[in-house]
Amino acid sequence: MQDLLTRFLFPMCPHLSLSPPPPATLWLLLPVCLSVGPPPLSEMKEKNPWHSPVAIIITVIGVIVIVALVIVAVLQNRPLAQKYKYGIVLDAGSSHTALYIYEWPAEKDNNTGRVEQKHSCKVIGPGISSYASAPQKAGESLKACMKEAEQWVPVKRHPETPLYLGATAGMRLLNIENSAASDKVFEAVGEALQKSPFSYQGARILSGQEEGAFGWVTVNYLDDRLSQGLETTGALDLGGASTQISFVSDQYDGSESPSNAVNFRLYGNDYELYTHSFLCYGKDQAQRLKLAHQTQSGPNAVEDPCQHPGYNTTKKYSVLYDSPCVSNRKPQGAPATFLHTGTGNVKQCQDVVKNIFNFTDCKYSQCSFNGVYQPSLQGPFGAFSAYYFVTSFLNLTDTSVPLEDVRKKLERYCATSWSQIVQEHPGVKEKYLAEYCFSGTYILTLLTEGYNFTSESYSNINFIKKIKGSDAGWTLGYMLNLTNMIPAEAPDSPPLPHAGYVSIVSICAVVIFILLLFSLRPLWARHCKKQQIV
Ligand SMILES: O=P(O)(O)OP(=O)(O)OP(=O)(O)OC[C@H]1O[C@@H](n2cnc3c(O)ncnc32)[C@H](O)[C@@H]1O
Ligand SMILES: [Ca+2]
Repeated sequence: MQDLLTRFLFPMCPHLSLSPPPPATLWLLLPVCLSVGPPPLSEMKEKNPWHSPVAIIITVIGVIVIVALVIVAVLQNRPLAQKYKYGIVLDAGSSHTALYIYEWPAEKDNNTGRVEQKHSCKVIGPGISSYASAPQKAGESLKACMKEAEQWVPVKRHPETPLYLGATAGMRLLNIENSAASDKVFEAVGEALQKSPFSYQGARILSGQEEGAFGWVTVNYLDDRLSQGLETTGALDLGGASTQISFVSDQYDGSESPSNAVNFRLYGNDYELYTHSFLCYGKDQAQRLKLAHQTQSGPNAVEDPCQHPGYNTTKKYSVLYDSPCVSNRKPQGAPATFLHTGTGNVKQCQDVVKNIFNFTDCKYSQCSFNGVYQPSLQGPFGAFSAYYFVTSFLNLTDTSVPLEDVRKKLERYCATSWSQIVQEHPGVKEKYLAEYCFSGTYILTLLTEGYNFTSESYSNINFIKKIKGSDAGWTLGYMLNLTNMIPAEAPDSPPLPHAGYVSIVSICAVVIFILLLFSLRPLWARHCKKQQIV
Protein backbone atom coordinates (compact mmCIF):
# COMPACT_ATOMS: atom_id res chain seq x y z
CA MET A 1 0.00 0.00 0.00
CA GLN A 2 2.81 2.37 0.95
CA ASP A 3 4.53 1.48 -2.28
CA LEU A 4 1.33 2.31 -4.16
CA LEU A 5 1.15 5.72 -2.50
CA THR A 6 4.78 6.53 -3.22
CA ARG A 7 4.51 5.51 -6.86
CA PHE A 8 1.08 6.91 -7.87
CA LEU A 9 -0.30 9.42 -5.40
CA PHE A 10 2.81 11.25 -4.42
CA PRO A 11 3.74 12.38 -7.95
CA MET A 12 0.25 13.91 -8.21
CA CYS A 13 1.21 16.19 -5.34
CA PRO A 14 4.60 17.54 -6.28
CA HIS A 15 3.95 20.63 -4.16
CA LEU A 16 4.44 18.68 -0.93
CA SER A 17 8.10 18.06 -1.23
CA LEU A 18 10.80 17.67 -3.81
CA SER A 19 11.47 14.10 -2.91
CA PRO A 20 8.97 11.49 -1.59
CA PRO A 21 8.89 11.48 2.22
CA PRO A 22 9.76 8.39 4.23
CA PRO A 23 6.95 5.77 4.26
CA ALA A 24 6.00 6.44 7.89
CA THR A 25 5.11 10.09 7.22
CA LEU A 26 3.47 9.29 3.89
CA TRP A 27 0.18 8.37 5.61
CA LEU A 28 0.07 11.68 7.43
CA LEU A 29 0.82 13.61 4.24
CA LEU A 30 -1.87 11.79 2.27
CA PRO A 31 -4.84 13.84 3.58
CA VAL A 32 -2.95 17.06 2.85
CA CYS A 33 -2.12 15.91 -0.64
CA LEU A 34 -5.69 14.88 -1.37
CA SER A 35 -7.28 17.98 0.08
CA VAL A 36 -4.89 20.53 -1.30
CA GLY A 37 -4.60 19.07 -4.78
CA PRO A 38 -2.02 20.34 -7.30
CA PRO A 39 -1.56 24.09 -7.04
CA PRO A 40 -1.44 26.36 -10.12
CA LEU A 41 1.81 26.06 -11.99
CA SER A 42 2.64 29.67 -11.32
CA GLU A 43 2.49 29.11 -7.56
CA MET A 44 4.25 25.77 -7.56
CA LYS A 45 7.59 27.14 -6.68
CA GLU A 46 6.63 30.25 -4.73
CA LYS A 47 3.83 29.04 -2.33
CA ASN A 48 4.28 26.28 0.21
CA PRO A 49 0.92 24.46 0.42
CA TRP A 50 1.71 23.43 4.02
CA HIS A 51 1.06 26.99 4.98
CA SER A 52 -2.47 26.91 3.61
CA PRO A 53 -4.89 27.23 6.63
CA VAL A 54 -7.33 24.59 5.27
CA ALA A 55 -4.51 22.09 4.85
CA ILE A 56 -3.27 22.74 8.35
CA ILE A 57 -6.76 22.48 9.92
CA ILE A 58 -7.61 19.28 8.06
CA THR A 59 -4.26 17.73 8.89
CA VAL A 60 -4.56 18.62 12.58
CA ILE A 61 -8.15 17.30 12.77
CA GLY A 62 -7.13 14.13 10.91
CA VAL A 63 -4.20 13.51 13.22
CA ILE A 64 -6.37 14.15 16.32
CA VAL A 65 -9.09 11.79 15.03
CA ILE A 66 -6.62 9.01 14.26
CA VAL A 67 -4.78 9.44 17.57
CA ALA A 68 -8.13 9.51 19.46
CA LEU A 69 -9.25 6.31 17.72
CA VAL A 70 -6.01 4.56 18.54
CA ILE A 71 -6.22 5.68 22.19
CA VAL A 72 -9.86 4.52 22.47
CA ALA A 73 -9.06 1.16 20.90
CA VAL A 74 -6.04 0.63 23.15
CA LEU A 75 -7.83 1.72 26.35
CA GLN A 76 -10.92 -0.33 25.59
CA ASN A 77 -8.87 -3.49 25.07
CA ARG A 78 -6.54 -2.93 28.02
CA PRO A 79 -6.88 -5.92 30.41
CA LEU A 80 -8.76 -4.63 33.46
CA ALA A 81 -7.71 -5.53 36.98
CA GLN A 82 -10.18 -8.34 37.68
CA LYS A 83 -12.39 -8.06 40.77
CA TYR A 84 -13.77 -11.20 42.41
CA LYS A 85 -16.66 -12.17 44.60
CA TYR A 86 -16.71 -15.09 47.00
CA GLY A 87 -19.07 -17.63 48.52
CA ILE A 88 -18.42 -20.20 51.27
CA VAL A 89 -20.19 -23.53 51.77
CA LEU A 90 -19.63 -25.93 54.66
CA ASP A 91 -20.43 -29.54 53.77
CA ALA A 92 -21.37 -31.10 57.11
CA GLY A 93 -21.22 -34.75 56.08
CA SER A 94 -21.71 -37.82 58.24
CA SER A 95 -18.00 -38.66 58.41
CA HIS A 96 -16.47 -35.17 58.36
CA THR A 97 -17.07 -31.49 57.55
CA ALA A 98 -15.32 -29.68 54.72
CA LEU A 99 -15.30 -25.97 53.89
CA TYR A 100 -15.23 -24.79 50.27
CA ILE A 101 -14.47 -21.25 49.11
CA TYR A 102 -15.76 -20.32 45.65
CA GLU A 103 -14.64 -17.35 43.60
CA TRP A 104 -16.06 -15.68 40.47
CA PRO A 105 -15.48 -12.48 38.49
CA ALA A 106 -17.46 -9.68 40.12
CA GLU A 107 -19.00 -8.31 36.88
CA LYS A 108 -20.23 -11.67 35.60
CA ASP A 109 -21.93 -13.21 38.61
CA ASN A 110 -25.34 -13.25 36.99
CA ASN A 111 -24.60 -15.00 33.75
CA THR A 112 -21.95 -17.30 32.40
CA GLY A 113 -19.09 -16.17 34.65
CA ARG A 114 -17.23 -19.22 35.75
CA VAL A 115 -17.40 -20.00 39.44
CA GLU A 116 -14.31 -21.84 40.62
CA GLN A 117 -13.21 -23.46 43.84
CA LYS A 118 -10.48 -21.26 45.31
CA HIS A 119 -9.71 -23.26 48.42
CA SER A 120 -10.98 -26.13 50.56
CA CYS A 121 -10.35 -26.93 54.22
CA LYS A 122 -10.99 -30.25 55.92
CA VAL A 123 -12.33 -29.81 59.45
CA ILE A 124 -10.38 -31.88 61.96
CA GLY A 125 -12.48 -34.46 63.74
CA PRO A 126 -15.70 -36.32 62.90
CA GLY A 127 -18.91 -35.00 61.33
CA ILE A 128 -21.08 -32.60 63.37
CA SER A 129 -23.66 -35.35 64.06
CA SER A 130 -21.04 -37.11 66.20
CA TYR A 131 -21.16 -34.22 68.68
CA ALA A 132 -24.75 -34.95 69.79
CA SER A 133 -23.67 -35.37 73.41
CA ALA A 134 -21.37 -32.28 73.38
CA PRO A 135 -22.90 -29.81 70.86
CA GLN A 136 -20.55 -26.93 71.75
CA LYS A 137 -17.66 -28.96 70.37
CA ALA A 138 -19.38 -29.11 66.98
CA GLY A 139 -19.13 -25.30 66.77
CA GLU A 140 -15.57 -25.23 68.07
CA SER A 141 -14.44 -27.83 65.53
CA LEU A 142 -15.22 -25.39 62.68
CA LYS A 143 -13.06 -22.54 64.03
CA ALA A 144 -9.73 -23.49 62.42
CA CYS A 145 -11.25 -23.71 58.91
CA MET A 146 -13.20 -20.48 59.44
CA LYS A 147 -9.93 -18.70 60.35
CA GLU A 148 -8.37 -20.14 57.19
CA ALA A 149 -11.31 -18.80 55.16
CA GLU A 150 -10.69 -15.30 56.57
CA GLN A 151 -7.18 -15.42 55.13
CA TRP A 152 -8.34 -16.60 51.69
CA VAL A 153 -11.12 -14.08 51.15
CA PRO A 154 -9.94 -10.43 50.87
CA VAL A 155 -10.91 -8.49 54.02
CA LYS A 156 -13.04 -5.92 52.15
CA ARG A 157 -15.16 -8.76 50.71
CA HIS A 158 -15.83 -10.43 54.11
CA PRO A 159 -19.17 -8.70 54.93
CA GLU A 160 -20.69 -9.46 51.51
CA THR A 161 -19.47 -13.07 51.25
CA PRO A 162 -22.37 -15.49 51.85
CA LEU A 163 -21.66 -18.40 54.20
CA TYR A 164 -23.88 -21.51 54.12
CA LEU A 165 -23.79 -24.76 56.06
CA GLY A 166 -25.56 -27.78 54.62
CA ALA A 167 -25.77 -31.00 56.58
CA THR A 168 -26.41 -34.37 54.96
CA ALA A 169 -27.13 -37.93 56.00
CA GLY A 170 -25.36 -37.91 59.40
CA MET A 171 -27.65 -35.11 60.63
CA ARG A 172 -30.63 -36.70 58.86
CA LEU A 173 -30.06 -39.82 60.94
CA LEU A 174 -29.50 -37.84 64.17
CA ASN A 175 -32.70 -35.90 63.47
CA ILE A 176 -34.62 -39.19 63.10
CA GLU A 177 -33.03 -40.61 66.25
CA ASN A 178 -33.06 -37.52 68.48
CA SER A 179 -34.38 -34.30 66.96
CA ALA A 180 -33.68 -32.28 70.14
CA ALA A 181 -30.00 -33.27 69.95
CA SER A 182 -29.91 -32.35 66.25
CA ASP A 183 -31.41 -28.91 67.07
CA LYS A 184 -28.74 -28.33 69.74
CA VAL A 185 -25.96 -29.19 67.30
CA PHE A 186 -27.37 -26.66 64.79
CA GLU A 187 -27.67 -24.05 67.54
CA ALA A 188 -24.01 -24.46 68.52
CA VAL A 189 -22.87 -24.47 64.91
CA GLY A 190 -24.98 -21.37 64.14
CA GLU A 191 -23.50 -19.48 67.12
CA ALA A 192 -19.96 -20.25 65.97
CA LEU A 193 -20.64 -19.22 62.36
CA GLN A 194 -22.43 -16.00 63.31
CA LYS A 195 -19.20 -14.85 64.94
CA SER A 196 -17.39 -15.00 61.61
CA PRO A 197 -17.03 -11.78 59.56
CA PHE A 198 -18.91 -13.36 56.66
CA SER A 199 -22.59 -12.98 55.81
CA TYR A 200 -23.96 -16.09 57.52
CA GLN A 201 -27.02 -17.41 55.67
CA GLY A 202 -28.00 -20.27 57.98
CA ALA A 203 -27.44 -23.98 58.55
CA ARG A 204 -29.91 -26.67 57.55
CA ILE A 205 -30.30 -30.31 56.63
CA LEU A 206 -30.48 -30.90 52.88
CA SER A 207 -33.08 -33.39 51.72
CA GLY A 208 -31.73 -36.45 49.90
CA GLN A 209 -33.31 -35.06 46.71
CA GLU A 210 -31.46 -31.74 47.07
CA GLU A 211 -28.18 -33.53 47.76
CA GLY A 212 -28.56 -35.63 44.60
CA ALA A 213 -29.81 -32.79 42.40
CA PHE A 214 -27.13 -30.26 43.45
CA GLY A 215 -24.41 -32.88 42.89
CA TRP A 216 -25.76 -33.26 39.34
CA VAL A 217 -25.80 -29.45 38.85
CA THR A 218 -22.17 -29.21 40.06
CA VAL A 219 -20.87 -31.87 37.68
CA ASN A 220 -22.70 -30.47 34.66
CA TYR A 221 -21.88 -26.83 35.46
CA LEU A 222 -18.16 -27.57 35.79
CA ASP A 223 -18.27 -29.55 32.53
CA ASP A 224 -19.97 -26.55 30.77
CA ARG A 225 -22.78 -28.86 29.75
CA LEU A 226 -25.56 -26.61 31.06
CA SER A 227 -24.45 -23.34 29.46
CA GLN A 228 -23.87 -25.09 26.12
CA GLY A 229 -27.05 -27.18 26.25
CA LEU A 230 -25.09 -30.46 25.80
CA GLU A 231 -26.19 -33.94 26.83
CA THR A 232 -25.86 -34.06 30.61
CA THR A 233 -23.76 -36.35 32.80
CA GLY A 234 -25.40 -38.39 35.54
CA ALA A 235 -24.06 -38.03 39.10
CA LEU A 236 -23.23 -40.85 41.51
CA ASP A 237 -22.30 -39.80 45.06
CA LEU A 238 -21.27 -42.31 47.72
CA GLY A 239 -21.04 -40.76 51.17
CA GLY A 240 -20.60 -42.32 54.57
CA ALA A 241 -24.30 -42.54 55.44
CA SER A 242 -26.21 -42.12 52.17
CA THR A 243 -25.71 -42.54 48.45
CA GLN A 244 -27.30 -40.62 45.56
CA ILE A 245 -28.00 -41.36 41.92
CA SER A 246 -29.17 -38.55 39.59
CA PHE A 247 -29.52 -38.52 35.81
CA VAL A 248 -31.69 -37.38 32.93
CA SER A 249 -33.44 -40.18 31.06
CA ASP A 250 -35.69 -39.84 27.98
CA GLN A 251 -37.82 -42.49 29.64
CA TYR A 252 -38.55 -40.37 32.71
CA ASP A 253 -41.05 -37.50 32.69
CA GLY A 254 -41.91 -37.62 36.38
CA SER A 255 -45.28 -39.33 35.89
CA GLU A 256 -44.09 -42.65 37.34
CA SER A 257 -42.81 -42.07 40.90
CA PRO A 258 -43.08 -38.23 40.93
CA SER A 259 -41.15 -38.06 44.22
CA ASN A 260 -37.97 -38.80 42.24
CA ALA A 261 -38.41 -35.83 39.90
CA VAL A 262 -36.58 -32.51 40.11
CA ASN A 263 -37.25 -29.90 37.43
CA PHE A 264 -34.73 -27.29 36.45
CA ARG A 265 -34.79 -24.54 33.84
CA LEU A 266 -31.16 -23.55 33.26
CA TYR A 267 -29.74 -21.35 30.49
CA GLY A 268 -33.03 -21.66 28.59
CA ASN A 269 -33.21 -25.48 28.73
CA ASP A 270 -35.67 -27.61 30.72
CA TYR A 271 -34.32 -30.62 32.59
CA GLU A 272 -36.49 -33.35 34.13
CA LEU A 273 -34.02 -34.96 36.47
CA TYR A 274 -34.45 -38.36 38.08
CA THR A 275 -32.81 -38.47 41.51
CA HIS A 276 -32.86 -40.76 44.51
CA SER A 277 -30.96 -40.79 47.79
CA PHE A 278 -30.65 -44.08 49.68
CA LEU A 279 -30.33 -43.31 53.37
CA CYS A 280 -28.21 -45.94 55.19
CA TYR A 281 -26.51 -46.99 51.93
CA GLY A 282 -23.44 -44.80 52.33
CA LYS A 283 -20.23 -46.77 52.80
CA ASP A 284 -20.17 -46.70 56.64
CA GLN A 285 -23.85 -47.43 57.18
CA ALA A 286 -23.81 -50.16 54.52
CA GLN A 287 -20.96 -51.78 56.46
CA ARG A 288 -23.14 -51.65 59.58
CA LEU A 289 -26.12 -53.13 57.70
CA LYS A 290 -23.88 -55.97 56.50
CA LEU A 291 -22.40 -56.65 59.95
CA ALA A 292 -25.84 -56.44 61.55
CA HIS A 293 -26.99 -59.08 59.09
CA GLN A 294 -23.94 -61.25 59.80
CA THR A 295 -24.32 -61.07 63.60
CA GLN A 296 -27.87 -62.39 63.38
CA SER A 297 -26.64 -65.97 62.86
CA GLY A 298 -23.99 -66.07 65.61
CA PRO A 299 -23.68 -63.05 67.88
CA ASN A 300 -20.33 -63.96 69.47
CA ALA A 301 -18.11 -64.01 66.39
CA VAL A 302 -18.31 -62.95 62.74
CA GLU A 303 -16.14 -64.68 60.15
CA ASP A 304 -16.15 -62.04 57.46
CA PRO A 305 -15.27 -62.82 53.81
CA CYS A 306 -15.00 -59.03 53.23
CA GLN A 307 -12.01 -58.74 55.62
CA HIS A 308 -8.49 -59.88 54.80
CA PRO A 309 -7.30 -63.28 56.13
CA GLY A 310 -5.57 -62.70 59.45
CA TYR A 311 -7.78 -59.68 60.35
CA ASN A 312 -8.86 -60.13 63.94
CA THR A 313 -10.55 -57.43 66.08
CA THR A 314 -12.95 -57.31 68.98
CA LYS A 315 -15.84 -54.90 68.34
CA LYS A 316 -18.54 -53.44 70.59
CA TYR A 317 -22.20 -54.10 69.88
CA SER A 318 -23.08 -50.71 71.38
CA VAL A 319 -21.02 -49.02 68.64
CA LEU A 320 -22.31 -51.24 65.82
CA TYR A 321 -25.97 -50.70 66.70
CA ASP A 322 -25.67 -46.98 67.48
CA SER A 323 -27.50 -45.93 64.32
CA PRO A 324 -31.17 -45.85 63.30
CA CYS A 325 -30.13 -47.83 60.20
CA VAL A 326 -29.56 -50.96 62.30
CA SER A 327 -30.82 -50.28 65.83
CA ASN A 328 -33.91 -52.47 65.37
CA ARG A 329 -31.79 -55.47 64.39
CA LYS A 330 -29.82 -55.90 67.61
CA PRO A 331 -29.96 -59.61 68.48
CA GLN A 332 -31.80 -60.46 71.69
CA GLY A 333 -29.37 -61.07 74.58
CA ALA A 334 -26.32 -60.15 72.50
CA PRO A 335 -23.02 -59.96 74.40
CA ALA A 336 -21.18 -56.65 74.80
CA THR A 337 -18.59 -57.50 72.17
CA PHE A 338 -18.03 -59.80 69.20
CA LEU A 339 -14.91 -61.10 67.50
CA HIS A 340 -14.55 -59.87 63.92
CA THR A 341 -12.21 -62.03 61.81
CA GLY A 342 -11.47 -62.11 58.07
CA THR A 343 -11.44 -64.86 55.43
CA GLY A 344 -10.84 -62.68 52.31
CA ASN A 345 -13.19 -64.23 49.77
CA VAL A 346 -14.75 -61.81 47.27
CA LYS A 347 -17.46 -64.15 45.95
CA GLN A 348 -18.72 -64.86 49.46
CA CYS A 349 -18.35 -61.16 50.31
CA GLN A 350 -20.59 -60.33 47.33
CA ASP A 351 -23.23 -62.76 48.63
CA VAL A 352 -23.14 -61.19 52.09
CA VAL A 353 -23.32 -57.68 50.62
CA LYS A 354 -26.31 -58.63 48.44
CA ASN A 355 -28.21 -59.45 51.63
CA ILE A 356 -28.50 -55.77 52.52
CA PHE A 357 -30.47 -55.07 49.32
CA ASN A 358 -34.04 -56.02 48.54
CA PHE A 359 -34.15 -56.83 44.83
CA THR A 360 -37.60 -58.46 44.76
CA ASP A 361 -40.24 -55.91 45.77
CA CYS A 362 -41.11 -53.42 43.04
CA LYS A 363 -44.50 -51.84 42.41
CA TYR A 364 -43.24 -49.82 39.42
CA SER A 365 -42.37 -50.84 35.87
CA GLN A 366 -38.73 -51.17 36.97
CA CYS A 367 -36.74 -50.60 40.13
CA SER A 368 -33.19 -50.27 41.39
CA PHE A 369 -33.58 -51.84 44.85
CA ASN A 370 -35.68 -51.63 48.01
CA GLY A 371 -38.77 -50.98 45.85
CA VAL A 372 -37.41 -47.68 44.50
CA TYR A 373 -38.33 -46.78 40.93
CA GLN A 374 -35.46 -46.16 38.52
CA PRO A 375 -35.72 -45.47 34.79
CA SER A 376 -33.20 -47.05 32.38
CA LEU A 377 -29.70 -45.65 32.76
CA GLN A 378 -28.71 -43.11 30.12
CA GLY A 379 -25.51 -41.28 29.14
CA PRO A 380 -22.20 -40.89 30.90
CA PHE A 381 -21.93 -40.80 34.73
CA GLY A 382 -19.50 -39.06 37.07
CA ALA A 383 -18.94 -41.06 40.28
CA PHE A 384 -17.35 -39.14 43.15
CA SER A 385 -16.73 -39.07 46.94
CA ALA A 386 -16.16 -42.63 48.24
CA TYR A 387 -16.58 -44.04 44.70
CA TYR A 388 -13.36 -42.20 43.90
CA PHE A 389 -11.52 -42.73 47.23
CA VAL A 390 -12.00 -46.48 47.00
CA THR A 391 -11.44 -47.06 43.28
CA SER A 392 -8.35 -44.84 43.22
CA PHE A 393 -6.82 -46.74 46.16
CA LEU A 394 -7.59 -50.07 44.46
CA ASN A 395 -6.34 -48.82 41.07
CA LEU A 396 -9.74 -49.45 39.52
CA THR A 397 -10.60 -46.01 38.13
CA ASP A 398 -10.07 -47.16 34.52
CA THR A 399 -13.56 -48.27 33.49
CA SER A 400 -12.41 -49.40 30.04
CA VAL A 401 -11.03 -52.47 31.87
CA PRO A 402 -13.67 -55.23 31.53
CA LEU A 403 -15.78 -55.80 34.65
CA GLU A 404 -14.58 -59.40 34.86
CA ASP A 405 -10.97 -58.23 35.15
CA VAL A 406 -11.98 -55.67 37.77
CA ARG A 407 -13.59 -58.46 39.83
CA LYS A 408 -10.45 -60.65 39.49
CA LYS A 409 -8.23 -57.79 40.64
CA LEU A 410 -10.47 -57.24 43.66
CA GLU A 411 -10.45 -60.99 44.36
CA ARG A 412 -6.64 -60.99 44.55
CA TYR A 413 -6.64 -57.88 46.75
CA CYS A 414 -9.18 -59.30 49.25
CA ALA A 415 -7.31 -62.62 49.45
CA THR A 416 -4.07 -60.83 50.47
CA SER A 417 -3.25 -61.30 54.15
CA TRP A 418 -4.01 -58.43 56.53
CA SER A 419 -0.38 -58.27 57.72
CA GLN A 420 0.83 -57.83 54.13
CA ILE A 421 -1.76 -55.11 53.43
CA VAL A 422 -0.71 -53.17 56.54
CA GLN A 423 2.95 -53.57 55.64
CA GLU A 424 2.47 -52.43 52.03
CA HIS A 425 0.52 -49.27 52.95
CA PRO A 426 2.23 -47.70 55.95
CA GLY A 427 0.84 -44.19 55.26
CA VAL A 428 -2.84 -45.20 55.01
CA LYS A 429 -5.24 -45.05 57.99
CA GLU A 430 -5.90 -48.59 59.33
CA LYS A 431 -9.63 -47.82 59.49
CA TYR A 432 -9.66 -47.26 55.71
CA LEU A 433 -7.31 -50.18 54.99
CA ALA A 434 -9.61 -52.55 56.85
CA GLU A 435 -12.52 -51.46 54.65
CA TYR A 436 -11.26 -51.30 51.06
CA CYS A 437 -12.08 -54.96 50.31
CA PHE A 438 -15.66 -54.49 51.57
CA SER A 439 -15.96 -51.03 49.96
CA GLY A 440 -14.74 -52.25 46.55
CA THR A 441 -17.16 -55.19 46.65
CA TYR A 442 -20.00 -52.93 47.86
CA ILE A 443 -19.38 -50.40 45.07
CA LEU A 444 -19.43 -53.11 42.35
CA THR A 445 -22.58 -54.69 43.83
CA LEU A 446 -24.35 -51.32 44.19
CA LEU A 447 -23.50 -50.31 40.62
CA THR A 448 -24.26 -53.61 38.86
CA GLU A 449 -26.96 -55.28 40.96
CA GLY A 450 -28.38 -52.12 42.54
CA TYR A 451 -28.42 -49.57 39.72
CA ASN A 452 -28.25 -52.13 36.89
CA PHE A 453 -25.02 -51.06 35.17
CA THR A 454 -24.07 -53.79 32.72
CA SER A 455 -20.61 -54.87 31.46
CA GLU A 456 -21.15 -52.35 28.60
CA SER A 457 -22.65 -49.42 30.48
CA TYR A 458 -20.03 -49.75 33.26
CA SER A 459 -17.58 -48.08 30.88
CA ASN A 460 -19.84 -44.97 30.86
CA ILE A 461 -18.80 -44.30 34.46
CA ASN A 462 -15.97 -41.87 35.20
CA PHE A 463 -14.57 -42.07 38.71
CA ILE A 464 -13.72 -38.45 39.50
CA LYS A 465 -12.54 -36.34 42.40
CA LYS A 466 -12.28 -32.91 40.79
CA ILE A 467 -13.43 -31.26 37.58
CA LYS A 468 -11.22 -28.38 36.39
CA GLY A 469 -9.84 -27.87 39.89
CA SER A 470 -13.19 -27.89 41.74
CA ASP A 471 -14.32 -30.84 43.87
CA ALA A 472 -17.26 -32.84 42.57
CA GLY A 473 -20.02 -32.74 45.21
CA TRP A 474 -23.30 -31.00 46.02
CA THR A 475 -21.79 -27.81 47.53
CA LEU A 476 -21.14 -25.81 44.35
CA GLY A 477 -24.59 -26.60 42.92
CA TYR A 478 -26.14 -25.58 46.27
CA MET A 479 -24.37 -22.21 46.26
CA LEU A 480 -25.13 -21.54 42.57
CA ASN A 481 -28.79 -22.16 43.30
CA LEU A 482 -28.97 -20.03 46.46
CA THR A 483 -27.15 -17.11 44.86
CA ASN A 484 -29.23 -17.38 41.63
CA MET A 485 -25.99 -17.67 39.72
CA ILE A 486 -27.36 -19.93 36.99
CA PRO A 487 -29.93 -17.97 34.96
CA ALA A 488 -33.12 -19.72 33.86
CA GLU A 489 -32.79 -18.17 30.41
CA ALA A 490 -29.72 -18.08 28.19
CA PRO A 491 -28.11 -14.64 28.71
CA ASP A 492 -28.30 -12.25 25.73
CA SER A 493 -24.86 -11.59 24.34
CA PRO A 494 -23.89 -8.62 22.10
CA PRO A 495 -23.72 -9.60 18.40
CA LEU A 496 -20.02 -8.65 18.23
CA PRO A 497 -17.22 -9.24 20.69
CA HIS A 498 -15.79 -6.05 22.19
CA ALA A 499 -12.56 -6.04 20.12
CA GLY A 500 -14.55 -6.59 16.90
CA TYR A 501 -16.79 -3.66 17.77
CA VAL A 502 -13.81 -1.33 18.37
CA SER A 503 -12.10 -2.40 15.13
CA ILE A 504 -15.22 -1.88 13.01
CA VAL A 505 -15.89 1.57 14.52
CA SER A 506 -12.23 2.56 13.92
CA ILE A 507 -12.27 1.40 10.28
CA CYS A 508 -15.56 3.23 9.63
CA ALA A 509 -14.17 6.46 11.13
CA VAL A 510 -11.04 6.31 8.96
CA VAL A 511 -13.13 5.62 5.83
CA ILE A 512 -15.45 8.58 6.62
CA PHE A 513 -12.40 10.79 7.16
CA ILE A 514 -10.88 9.81 3.80
CA LEU A 515 -14.23 10.30 2.01
CA LEU A 516 -14.47 13.74 3.60
CA LEU A 517 -11.07 14.65 2.22
CA PHE A 518 -12.05 13.46 -1.25
CA SER A 519 -15.22 15.52 -1.11
CA LEU A 520 -13.20 18.61 -0.16
CA ARG A 521 -10.86 18.17 -3.09
CA PRO A 522 -13.00 19.71 -5.93
CA LEU A 523 -13.84 22.67 -3.67
CA TRP A 524 -10.21 23.27 -3.03
CA ALA A 525 -9.35 22.89 -6.71
CA ARG A 526 -11.98 25.54 -7.60
CA HIS A 527 -10.63 27.82 -4.89
CA CYS A 528 -7.12 27.44 -6.31
CA LYS A 529 -8.35 28.13 -9.88
CA LYS A 530 -10.06 31.34 -8.73
CA GLN A 531 -6.86 32.49 -7.09
CA GLN A 532 -4.99 31.74 -10.30
CA ILE A 533 -7.49 33.82 -12.31
CA VAL A 534 -7.22 36.67 -9.83
O1 LIG B 1 -22.50 -37.64 52.40
P1 LIG B 1 -22.57 -38.25 53.74
O2 LIG B 1 -23.24 -39.57 53.72
O3 LIG B 1 -23.15 -37.34 54.78
O4 LIG B 1 -21.06 -38.56 54.21
P2 LIG B 1 -19.75 -37.71 53.98
O5 LIG B 1 -20.00 -36.53 53.14
O6 LIG B 1 -19.13 -37.47 55.30
O7 LIG B 1 -18.87 -38.74 53.18
P3 LIG B 1 -17.56 -38.45 52.30
O8 LIG B 1 -17.97 -38.38 50.89
O9 LIG B 1 -16.75 -37.39 52.88
O10 LIG B 1 -16.81 -39.83 52.54
C1 LIG B 1 -17.45 -41.01 52.17
C2 LIG B 1 -16.83 -42.14 52.89
O11 LIG B 1 -15.48 -42.29 52.47
C3 LIG B 1 -14.62 -42.33 53.59
N1 LIG B 1 -13.33 -41.79 53.17
C4 LIG B 1 -12.90 -40.52 53.15
N2 LIG B 1 -11.66 -40.46 52.65
C5 LIG B 1 -11.30 -41.72 52.35
C6 LIG B 1 -10.14 -42.34 51.82
O12 LIG B 1 -9.08 -41.64 51.50
N3 LIG B 1 -10.15 -43.67 51.65
C7 LIG B 1 -11.21 -44.39 51.98
N4 LIG B 1 -12.34 -43.89 52.47
C8 LIG B 1 -12.38 -42.58 52.66
C9 LIG B 1 -15.33 -41.58 54.67
O13 LIG B 1 -14.92 -42.01 55.93
C10 LIG B 1 -16.76 -41.99 54.40
O14 LIG B 1 -17.02 -43.23 54.95
CA1 LIG C 1 -21.30 -36.19 51.29
